Amino acid sequence: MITTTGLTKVYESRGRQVTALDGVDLHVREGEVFGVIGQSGAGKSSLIRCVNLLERPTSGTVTVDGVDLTALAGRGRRAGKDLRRARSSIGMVFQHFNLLSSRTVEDNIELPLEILGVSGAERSRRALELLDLVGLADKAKAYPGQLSGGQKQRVGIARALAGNPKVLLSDEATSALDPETTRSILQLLRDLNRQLGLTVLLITHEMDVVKTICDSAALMRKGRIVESGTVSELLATPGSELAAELFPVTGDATGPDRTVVDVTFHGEAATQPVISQLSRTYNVDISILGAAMDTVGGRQIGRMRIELPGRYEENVVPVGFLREQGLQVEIVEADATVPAQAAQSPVLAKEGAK
Ligand SMILES: Nc1ncnc2c1ncn2[C@@H]1O[C@H](COP(=O)(O)OP(=O)(O)OP(=O)(O)O)[C@@H](O)[C@H]1O
Repeated sequence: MITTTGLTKVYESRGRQVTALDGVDLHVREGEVFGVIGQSGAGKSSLIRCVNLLERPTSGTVTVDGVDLTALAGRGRRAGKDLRRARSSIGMVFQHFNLLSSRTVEDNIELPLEILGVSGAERSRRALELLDLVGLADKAKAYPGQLSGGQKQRVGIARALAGNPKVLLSDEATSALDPETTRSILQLLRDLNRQLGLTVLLITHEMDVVKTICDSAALMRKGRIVESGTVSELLATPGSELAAELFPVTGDATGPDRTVVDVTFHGEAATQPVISQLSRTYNVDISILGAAMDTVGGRQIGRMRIELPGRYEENVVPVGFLREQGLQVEIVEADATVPAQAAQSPVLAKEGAK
């Protein structure tokens, strides 16, 4: 639904060049919630603003729903019209809501429809329908100043949906909200994603946002995407920074001659009693050193760091059993005498290369 290739943005600032985006290749599938996370200055805002051409990329292409927006932006006056039309299939939600304080809630939502030339009666019908969708049917005649932060963001979301977009871009939509309101706005975005089949691209600096609603995520650093994939793919990637931050597990071996293993559960495997089966089948005592279980996008997912007695070579069979159950298994610490090749199993290497 959204593809960027080699997207680059260089700002000129007081005679100095700042590279905010440095060749970003992004792929957002239709119907998914995709989160881009990164620290301040990583280039997240530049990315989202380039995706709807609010900011003109220095080079590279942006395609949304099959339309190359960068090509439209490049051609004369007619291009402006085509770009505006293409943009109406992209809604945008802002951190500080960007509502007009002198207009009622209903009139704020009608604004993009006015620009599109929709008739008064149709605008009003659509605005009231959207207010109902975001749970604010009784606030049509209120002014933004009379609303809470969460309600203002609901209006911002309704306005973003006015043109019936296929894509919603969210620029830190919950950063100005308290935790409870954040949860309700994220839930609303999730519901809209499911009900309307809306593709959502959001940027955030909060891992909790990614954990709560994202199907896929990318980590940005210094204008580049350094990791990207579905949450399951990330969890299955050994050494993934995003996976480690989504599901941090720690814990040291309790003594020498121990095998420490990080086990990642997702999908069906998450509900199977694999640890007790392992213990019973191989008659081994298993210690749990650390664990993080959670629900991501409605699916149970988690990580556990366990310890088995004995060196890695004595545990090849039980570790193989875990893999056979469909679990992602990573050897954290094998006895120093075990060659690296043995500790890094071929299965893991293969899975890592996917
Ligand atoms: N209009 C501009 N002119 C010059 N430099 C800019 C401009 N906008 C952004 N930058 C620079 O580009 C880099 C990336 O900024 P950007 O706002 O995209 O990052 P960000 O990840 O969204 O950060 P934040 O979370 O703080 O908003 C930064 O070094 C920033 O100073």
